[in-house]
Amino acid sequence: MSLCLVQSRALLGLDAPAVTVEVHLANGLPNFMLVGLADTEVKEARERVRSALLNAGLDFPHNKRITVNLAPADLPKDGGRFDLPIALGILAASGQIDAARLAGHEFAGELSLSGELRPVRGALAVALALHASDAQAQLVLPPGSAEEAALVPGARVLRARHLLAVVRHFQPPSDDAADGEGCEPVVAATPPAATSQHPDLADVKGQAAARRALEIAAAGGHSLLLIGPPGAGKSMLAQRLAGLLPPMSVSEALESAAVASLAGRFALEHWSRRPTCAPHHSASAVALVGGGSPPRPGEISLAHHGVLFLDELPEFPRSALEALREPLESGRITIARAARRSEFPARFQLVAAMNPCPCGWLGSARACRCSPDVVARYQGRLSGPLLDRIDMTVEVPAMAAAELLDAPAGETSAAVQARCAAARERALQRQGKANQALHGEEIASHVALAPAAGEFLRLAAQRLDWSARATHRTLKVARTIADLAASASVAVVHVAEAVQYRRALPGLH
Ligand SMILES: Nc1ncnc2c1ncn2[C@@H]1O[C@H](COP(=O)(O)OP(=O)(O)OP(=O)(O)O)[C@@H](O)[C@H]1O
Repeated sequence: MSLCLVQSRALLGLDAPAVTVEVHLANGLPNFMLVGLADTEVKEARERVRSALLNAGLDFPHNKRITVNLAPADLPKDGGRFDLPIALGILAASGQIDAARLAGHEFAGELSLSGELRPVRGALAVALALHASDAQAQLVLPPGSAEEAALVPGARVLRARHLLAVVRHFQPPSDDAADGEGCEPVVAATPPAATSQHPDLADVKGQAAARRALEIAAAGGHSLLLIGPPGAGKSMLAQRLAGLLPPMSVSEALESAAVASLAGRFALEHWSRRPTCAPHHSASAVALVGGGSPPRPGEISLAHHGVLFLDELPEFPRSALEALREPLESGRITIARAARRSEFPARFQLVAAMNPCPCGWLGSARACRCSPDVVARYQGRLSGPLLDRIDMTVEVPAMAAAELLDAPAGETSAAVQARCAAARERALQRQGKANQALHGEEIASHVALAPAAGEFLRLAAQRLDWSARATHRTLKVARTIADLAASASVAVVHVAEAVQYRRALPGLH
């Protein structure tokens, strides 16, 4: 047969659309052509495939005109993932393997010049897409990628270390099976039990107000800004938020792992552990929200179902902070390119920390050296719309040495997490989602505001000149406080505490 079709998949955001690798061998001037919107890395597949076939002792059809088409042609394709399907297409079209036996399989893998198979990024996204499409195909993947893909329930995965292993697997039944290793089925890996590797809240002494805010944020999924002088323990608190969040469901763990796999950062020991991403403030907007060509996920997507910690918030480039506005509302980020739009999930919980002024001591016992102008300019780096999207702001005061040394160890993360999980469960029972995710009408129907509490909130919103968003966000925080207190309705005391968390930055009253 001189025409052969092999199935594979491209990556488009977290999606993995099907790609058919069509290989045609014809008589004519010897040539090896690759068409179908392939980028440079894919075009280099020609050289890798040629060398891999020859070094593996297989025949490369030198005297043929080889045309490889990656269909659909308008789908951008990147990376070395098509090396294996192209090589198999050539082998099948030249009769060295049984083309009919390739049906029902999908392939991805980069070839080394000796024919070894190297892992490809996004194997989990491929397995998830296959699972979602209800296709029954078996995946043939290199080591590393195969174990990732096998995490998807019901995935049928074969692991191949070398091109020859795949060739042995698909040789015509009549041929004498050559000796050596073939493809090995990968049994669905049992991921290690999610052990909490997060630092414990017991290490944080004192700071009762900030600990309480952290607990509310964890229970309801609210975004939190910690403000305080240097060394007050803001980073310590932020690093402990992920350890207070409820355990991940299987679908959350799969989504989070799939994004990490797209960025080539997945490791089995991170399975089902809520990620904390803490990009440095010198990070660009692209590093933070994703982008590039082909588009890759940024830190906000790598923090999907976990925590995004932005320390020294005002030091981040304005463009990077403004780019957070859309995902903070929608939980997704769309990266538009001329050819295609890629969408990545980004349902992260934001925790940010900042000093109140450049010297850091405004409002604390030590004298602040900053003029009002300098303070205003520093705090002005955070735009109103961004601050409006932060649900809770809490001050973390400096601790006196005596207080720090004498304070007993704080409550453990496990104890606080149990309360957060119970409150989250109440919200899920009531409305099927965390309080932070409530929108529009849902807020009115699920918050169950007592009449006096409604009056209190109206007054506070009017006096403090809040936007509609700020009022709604305060209501959602009040709902979480009521959930933590196991109260069916939201009372004045819950609203009053929530109002406390929506105050202006210090020094700008
Ligand atoms: N409440 C606390 N309990 C125990 N240790 C603390 C506490 N606060 C601060 N520390 C100690 O101080 C160190 C610095 O804390 P951390 O880095 O969290 O401060 P920070 O507020 O983030 O400072 P910066 O604004 O400079 O980033 C910690 O590593 C810890 O040793």
